[in-house]
Amino acid sequence: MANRPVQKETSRRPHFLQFNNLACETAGGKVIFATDEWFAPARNLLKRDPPEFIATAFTEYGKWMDGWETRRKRIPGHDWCIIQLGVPGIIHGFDVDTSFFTGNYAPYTSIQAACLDQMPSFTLEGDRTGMAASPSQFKAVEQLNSDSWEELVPITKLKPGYSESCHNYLNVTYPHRVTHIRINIYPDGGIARLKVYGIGKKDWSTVSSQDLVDLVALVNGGVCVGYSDAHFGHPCNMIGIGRADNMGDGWESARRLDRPKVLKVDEKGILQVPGFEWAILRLGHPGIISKIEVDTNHFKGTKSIEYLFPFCSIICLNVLHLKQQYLYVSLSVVQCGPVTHVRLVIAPDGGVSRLRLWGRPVSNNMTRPQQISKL
Ligand SMILES: NC(=O)NC(NC(N)=O)C(=O)[O-]
Repeated sequence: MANRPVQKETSRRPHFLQFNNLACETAGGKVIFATDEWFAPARNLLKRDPPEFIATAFTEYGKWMDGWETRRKRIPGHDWCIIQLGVPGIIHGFDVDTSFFTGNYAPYTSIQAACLDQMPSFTLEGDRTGMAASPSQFKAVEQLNSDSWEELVPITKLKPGYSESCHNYLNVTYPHRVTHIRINIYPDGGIARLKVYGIGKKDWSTVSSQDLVDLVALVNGGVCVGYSDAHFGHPCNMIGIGRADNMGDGWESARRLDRPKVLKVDEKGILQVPGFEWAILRLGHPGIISKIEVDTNHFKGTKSIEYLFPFCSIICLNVLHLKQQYLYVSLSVVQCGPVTHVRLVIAPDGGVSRLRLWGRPVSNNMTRPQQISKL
């Protein structure tokens, strides 16, 4: 049988990359155990920023590397570490990124997962360069029986971290909630970043229909399911935890080439623009939204105008002008039926740091689309 033609890297981007990184440090991900961290600590795996290489940087243990790197193993066994997800959920795929690890990359990996009832009490703190797990740490981790956790990825060959080929995308079909993963590397070596793409899964049975919750929050199972442009920042950043540290942690589109020199709003308050950018977000649970917060923190040179349309019904907010360079608005919403998705439109383009949809959850059978009146 003839070999299939090799696809270019760009056409091989898997669908799961649109989901949230449940293990990211900014989502609360933590490394709780690592067999060895001689050259570089395992916590680097969870950094939000892209990996760097500084040719002149060395530590007292060897070449400084921006990732997790263990020493060359001269004894039987392999290295592994355990990561506690910041947001427990359903995993759809991994990116094992070996950026800049070339002669020292981990040649094989496998990944296991578990849903633990109780969070382990131990964790790794501080810079652990030059360290290995102590006998007491091995003893504590033994209780988790992690070697028999469910295997999500069998032993798989990795590519070294030369430019574009550094992403090792691994698809997962596993419909159960996960709180912890164990990544094994065979026999040793380095990985720059581990991204765990998935959707948060909250236990909604503990939330009353009277509780006001941010229905689209990453921690509550919100997810971005489509967008028009994510040139500088992905829309999924808008549902992240807390306020953003900088512009990189928000949704930012490129400047539209058809953007008007002057924005005009007609007498009905409708914005007159040739084009706009949009993102569709699915709520973690269907609900009735009563308050919307749009936070444009850090987007100072990217003035934008926002208005929102729920996917199934229409909530028409007054067009909102950003007159200041910094904005944190709360918008009250016209009463409407339950919604499952929203579409955020920014016109003509620009950036939004956070989007919060405060509302009350409703049961799934109450979510037929409803037509509602405009504000
Ligand atoms: N130049 C290297 O990267 N050497 C070693 N790694 C580090 N980080 O020094 C190695 O070969 O394992």
